[in-house]
Amino acid sequence: MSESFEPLQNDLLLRAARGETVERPPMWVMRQAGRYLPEYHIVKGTNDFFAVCRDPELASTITLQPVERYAGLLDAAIIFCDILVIPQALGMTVEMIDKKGPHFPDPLRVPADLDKLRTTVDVKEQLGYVFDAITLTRKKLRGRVPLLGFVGAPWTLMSYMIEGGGSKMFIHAKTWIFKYPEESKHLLARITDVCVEFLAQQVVAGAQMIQVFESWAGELAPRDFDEFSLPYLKEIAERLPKRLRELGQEPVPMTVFAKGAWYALEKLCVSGYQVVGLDWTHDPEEAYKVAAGRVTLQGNFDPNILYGGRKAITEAVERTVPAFGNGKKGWICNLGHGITPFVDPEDLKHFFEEVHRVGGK
Ligand SMILES: Cc1c2[nH]c(c1CCC(=O)O)Cc1[nH]c(c(CCC(=O)O)c1C)Cc1[nH]c(c(CCC(=O)O)c1C)Cc1[nH]c(c(C)c1CCC(=O)O)C2
Repeated sequence: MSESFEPLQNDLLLRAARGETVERPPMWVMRQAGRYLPEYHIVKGTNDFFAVCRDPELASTITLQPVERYAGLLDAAIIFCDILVIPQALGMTVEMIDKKGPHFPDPLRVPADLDKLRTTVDVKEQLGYVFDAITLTRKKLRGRVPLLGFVGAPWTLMSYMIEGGGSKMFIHAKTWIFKYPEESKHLLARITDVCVEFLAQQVVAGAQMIQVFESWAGELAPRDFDEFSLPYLKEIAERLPKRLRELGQEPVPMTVFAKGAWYALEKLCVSGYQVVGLDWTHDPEEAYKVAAGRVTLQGNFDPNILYGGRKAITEAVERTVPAFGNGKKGWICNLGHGITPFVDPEDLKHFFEEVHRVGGK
């Protein structure tokens, strides 16, 4: 399939992910295709969020929006989709409610609810629209920048499936891990299987690198992270390259982003991923020391720096780039979490320009 794609003109991201020395740091931003862009609202219109994800033409158009707006500044595209398509593939109903976020009308509340899930998931059948969107996006990109695929990590997905949406207290998900640890692990294992196949098929469709989002790692105590998150993150890193070889594909660089798991940085550095994403609670210099060249780090500007005005953005860039080895090795520039809806796209442009100025051409 990949022979039908044009050659990559900008492989900075892939080289940095492999730990090579680069002329300047590659950069992209989590949630770069989204609500802060006026052109996103124009294309999305009144369409349902998941209907847009399921429409390869719309999803690819939105994926390309930041690449086009920030041409020459942005070094990656990330496919427009959502982590919650896996619970859908497992048979759950997920709605995206405007200005509120995801909602599961029928969450898993007790282990007997596991019977509501599909026992076998035909990933190609259930999530084929994602693969079509990826292939179409690769064509439309014409090699300008690499395309990232992604997946939600098992603990984060399990939490959504049990809580039924976003949560502040995690009462239900925590009830599961503490009261029903074995059933929790059974669910995590089932989600992991789907994650591996979903990522593999994304690569077959044209994704050139992948990221695993463990957005709710920070809700777990370190020992619970070791039991309910890390083993499944590691399993994905171990199984994906094997599955890709089975499918006749070369392995691609893999990023793990375990938000809030600052306590686990050392363990994440040896978890099988080439890139470890950092949220903004890490000190860049300390993290760079811990990584010690074993992995490339990604991050970690506070997304809210983009509300601080041009001067604050410049100062943050001037402070951060030197802390990550001057951006020449072992660093992918990104925010420490997704960009938020009220950012002025021109302020993000200033951020990118400053990283170019400080990080070198
Ligand atoms: C936890 C999570 C979700 N989705 C995702 C995560 C992991 C990253 C993180 O920790 O933020 C991942 C995600 N969601 C979206 C992408 C697309 C690619 C990108 O530009 O990064 C990616 C990578 C689009 C989206 N996913 C969503 C939107 C907004 C939809 C809209 O209202 O138009 C977009 C552009 C909706 C969504 N999806 C989710 C929530 C909580 C929400 C609502 C609140 C919010 O937007 O922050 C679940």
